[in-house]
Amino acid sequence: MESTPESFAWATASLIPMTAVTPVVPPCEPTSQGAIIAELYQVTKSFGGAVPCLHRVSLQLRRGDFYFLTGASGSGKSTLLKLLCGQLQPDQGIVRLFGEEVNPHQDRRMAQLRRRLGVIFQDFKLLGDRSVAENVAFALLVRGIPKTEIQQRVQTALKLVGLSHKANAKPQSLSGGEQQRVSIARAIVGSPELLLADEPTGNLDSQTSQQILALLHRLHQHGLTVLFTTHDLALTRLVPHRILHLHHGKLESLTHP
Ligand SMILES: Nc1ncnc2c1ncn2[C@@H]1O[C@H](COP(=O)(O)OP(=O)(O)OP(=O)(O)O)[C@@H](O)[C@H]1O
Repeated sequence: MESTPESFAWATASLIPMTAVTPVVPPCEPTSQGAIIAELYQVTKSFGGAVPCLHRVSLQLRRGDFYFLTGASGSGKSTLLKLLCGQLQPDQGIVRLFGEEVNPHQDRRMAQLRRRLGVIFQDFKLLGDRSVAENVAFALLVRGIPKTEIQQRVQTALKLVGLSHKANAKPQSLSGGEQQRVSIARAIVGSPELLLADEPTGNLDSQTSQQILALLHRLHQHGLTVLFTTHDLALTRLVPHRILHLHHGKLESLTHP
């Protein structure tokens, strides 16, 4: 059953200010005791090289938490996210999402699980021939949600990212930061339980990156669980969240310096 926009606290949050975040003082907040909603257990993934991309990686994401996933370019951050959303299958180990084992070969089951996810990408992946509102509405249209509900959800999502006034614009007329905010609206419009953000600031300047981080941090404060990958350690110092660090195929947990 589809949830209504009102079913998630963050979906009714007041308008999020598009300001840069102020650096915080360590230490990290303790992680919540929320239920585990995503899990890797002893996962190994290799692409045929001498060293596996991921080697016996175990990880648990709890509902309501915000996680940074850091690591150098090529350390396997995107691979880990693709395993979580079933785009890739592990060579060994188990991936679970919302308590169910992820199996990329089970198309219908995976489609249902993916509806509970929001995903944003470094390169936005917006449809250039559609308006901002149509881009945000797209995933809901293919689910067969009634038009009036789609309109309401799109309006709410665009308001949350501060882009109501750009609803009829085409993506190419927007700045990089605005395009990323459209892709965030698209990711949250279906009221996901977990947001996977794959280098969402990788193509943005420092100030715009901070604005995007501030936006995702605010969504988290209103209840959204977020996994945010970045190779920019400076960003992780701005908000006090747990850092998971990939190094030589292994996962390490870091604290703020
Ligand atoms: N489909 C694939 N086929 C072969 N090799 C792959 C494939 N996908 C990823 N790799 C390799 O796995 C390693 C990890 O890639 P991945 O994209 O996960 O890294 P990343 O940490 O996200 O990097 P970046 O920060 O540059 O995006 C890289 O060496 C990459 O070349």
